[in-house]
Amino acid sequence: MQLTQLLKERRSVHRFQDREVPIELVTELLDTAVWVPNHKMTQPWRFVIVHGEGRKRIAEISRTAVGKRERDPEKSKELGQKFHDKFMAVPMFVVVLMKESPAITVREEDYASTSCLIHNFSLLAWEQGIGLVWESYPLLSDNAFRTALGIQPGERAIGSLHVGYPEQIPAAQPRIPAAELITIIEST
Ligand SMILES: Cc1cc2nc3c(=O)[nH]c(=O)nc-3n(C[C@H](O)[C@H](O)[C@H](O)COP(=O)(O)O)c2cc1C
Repeated sequence: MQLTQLLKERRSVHRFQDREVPIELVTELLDTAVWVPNHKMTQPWRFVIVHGEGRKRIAEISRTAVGKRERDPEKSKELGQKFHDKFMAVPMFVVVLMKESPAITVREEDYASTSCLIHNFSLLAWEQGIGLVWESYPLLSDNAFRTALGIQPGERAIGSLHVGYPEQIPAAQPRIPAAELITIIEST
């Protein structure tokens, strides 16, 4: 697939087929995705891949976290179950972690590089027929979630990528043409 087509046709995918994503392929794609520009070559990232039975860890934590939002015990149970099932329907989670530098400039630049890496991965996956959505839900900073995934102090979860073979590809959301956003300066 041409890069232009890949960029324009990639979509964030929320519904997946009940089909395993090969972990070797994901590892290979991540190994390519890390080839991003990275000021001072800090390479601050690492990845936690959760799949198979491992998903129960995230699903149970989400059940508890979401259940707390509802006062009514019956509604709380219902909502918790809904989120548990929603998480169990995701074939694979790739949680992208970034070591947070105490220096704000480094931290911002590292976030930029890590975002490039995530998009690289997203495009590489799309090329293989695999879809994902970059999720940034509050669960990422939940203590139970951090503990379950072995996230260390000083590490920030930048995104939880829900990965799988698409069941449904959402329609494109239109973009403002860049031509409308360009300021050209060509004289003194
Ligand atoms: C930093 C970041 C955080 C995001 N967090 C979420 C999220 O929490 N939940 C979600 O459904 N989509 C999330 N998205 C995906 C966007 O909603 C999605 O990219 C946007 O709607 C455009 O759709 P497209 O990716 O299909 O073009 C996030 C994207 C980025 C870049």
